[in-house]
Amino acid sequence: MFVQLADPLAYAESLLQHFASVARCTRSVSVVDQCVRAVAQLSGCELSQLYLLDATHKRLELTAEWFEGGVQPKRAQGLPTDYSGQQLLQFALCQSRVVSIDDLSEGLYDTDFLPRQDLPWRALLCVPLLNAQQSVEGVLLAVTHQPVELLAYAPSIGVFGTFVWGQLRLHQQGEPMALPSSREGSASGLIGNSRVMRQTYHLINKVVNSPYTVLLMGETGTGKEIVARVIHDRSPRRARPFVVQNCAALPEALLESELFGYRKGAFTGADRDRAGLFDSAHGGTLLLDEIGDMPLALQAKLLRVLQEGEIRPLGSNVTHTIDVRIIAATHRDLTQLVSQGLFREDLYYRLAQFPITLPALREREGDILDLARHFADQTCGFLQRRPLLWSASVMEQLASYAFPGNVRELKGLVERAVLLCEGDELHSEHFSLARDAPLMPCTLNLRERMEQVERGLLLDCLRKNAGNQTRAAHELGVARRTLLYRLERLNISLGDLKRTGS
Ligand SMILES: Nc1ncnc2c1ncn2[C@@H]1O[C@H](COP(=O)(O)OP(=O)(O)OP(=O)(O)O)[C@@H](O)[C@H]1O
Repeated sequence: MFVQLADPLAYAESLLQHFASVARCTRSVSVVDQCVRAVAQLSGCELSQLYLLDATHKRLELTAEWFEGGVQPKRAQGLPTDYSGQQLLQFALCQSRVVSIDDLSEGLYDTDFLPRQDLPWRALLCVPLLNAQQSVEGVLLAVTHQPVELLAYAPSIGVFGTFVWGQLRLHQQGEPMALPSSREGSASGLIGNSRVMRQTYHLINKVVNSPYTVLLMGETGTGKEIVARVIHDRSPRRARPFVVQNCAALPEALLESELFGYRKGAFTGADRDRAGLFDSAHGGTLLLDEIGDMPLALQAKLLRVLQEGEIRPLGSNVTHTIDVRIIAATHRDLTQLVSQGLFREDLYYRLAQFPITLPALREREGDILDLARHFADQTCGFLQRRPLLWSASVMEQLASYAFPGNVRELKGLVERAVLLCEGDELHSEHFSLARDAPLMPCTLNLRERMEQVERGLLLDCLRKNAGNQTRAAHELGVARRTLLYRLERLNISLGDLKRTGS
């Protein structure tokens, strides 16, 4: 690891001291500051940067920077969302490979992410920051004005980065979650700084390090799934799987076999043992989405799992222990379902050990525009175009729109607007909120509208495959019986296929 360095012994001693300094840090902010200081000093570079991916792994944020002999205050602007313009960083992240460039002036490298200086930046080393499971969590950079070779530092900086990441996670377990700033989003991946969202962050902070079962409630599209991910990513279970199952998406028997798994011969077609999602999520978190749609018989089985921590796969006489944190989510009023006899009261109380209700977007004063800008920047990043400006009229229009479909609806509207916009500025005509309204009769709620979309999609796919359900299921990546179930649920017959196909 040190053989190619000029003075390996002195370097190893210095490296050890930096390990010890990071280990002595008592807060995560000191860990990242210490990290960039160490990388700059070890490599002899004037600049060192630490970029970390957020919980959604879509946004890369400048977390710490060492420059001009000291740790810099965090720059207001991080990288554009999805960092697609930054090929150097993207390559290191996506390929999990070290990038070492001895002379930046010899290529057409985009180095917008480096601070501007009169003296040009010449050599750069970019090392992926890996966690203990060797997955990429960010990148560490060392950059200098001298045209020198920095590659020899990569192995030791890589090991140091993994140690830093481990320390960071340890500290974050005991620290409150950073509240998202209104403009940039945050390492949590959640955008919004309204009072109601700050209350939500407070609740998330309280529950992340506990083993409590969480019940996420809120209208469709308010962010229940993304919050569940944040809870998992911030919990001590973060290194283990996060598994999601939508309880409304499958018929009862299929849902049961998905969750509990089965033994060979348990039913026709069970030609081998198969582990269920409780097993897949062992050590981690299982999100049971649309829990209000879980059939009553399965609710009883879930209650047993929660009480006893054991499951019995279909066709097996033997139970085994599982260690899974359950997060349940629903847009439905579970207490009402309980009173109608459609949801077990005992399960409700067991799930609602720690309830969190996500506010509707119309209740999040000030968040609409922050979210809109965030989604626009994200989309521009994906489309590899420059960030767009916002006209005052469209901002006014968005801020006063009710968004029955909440954040998901806003996201869809913004993504469409960015695609429609050919200039530099988004205007009302790109959103056509008013013109959309008659297309969405207010008698239909979002779920019904989404079912309309799904109906169209399934019909398209069936038509493309000349009505062949096996091929359509294959194309959609679902089992044939799942497709048949969805067709039945949406009341689609082959007659519909002919009618819409004409
Ligand atoms: N606070 C937020 N910041 C950034 N993105 C968000 C936020 N809330 C929601 N989103 C985005 O909005 C979309 C919908 O969110 P999500 O799927 O989590 O909603 P949901 O409440 O689970 O919806 P459903 O009830 O239909 O399952 C996703 O693309 C998600 O990433």
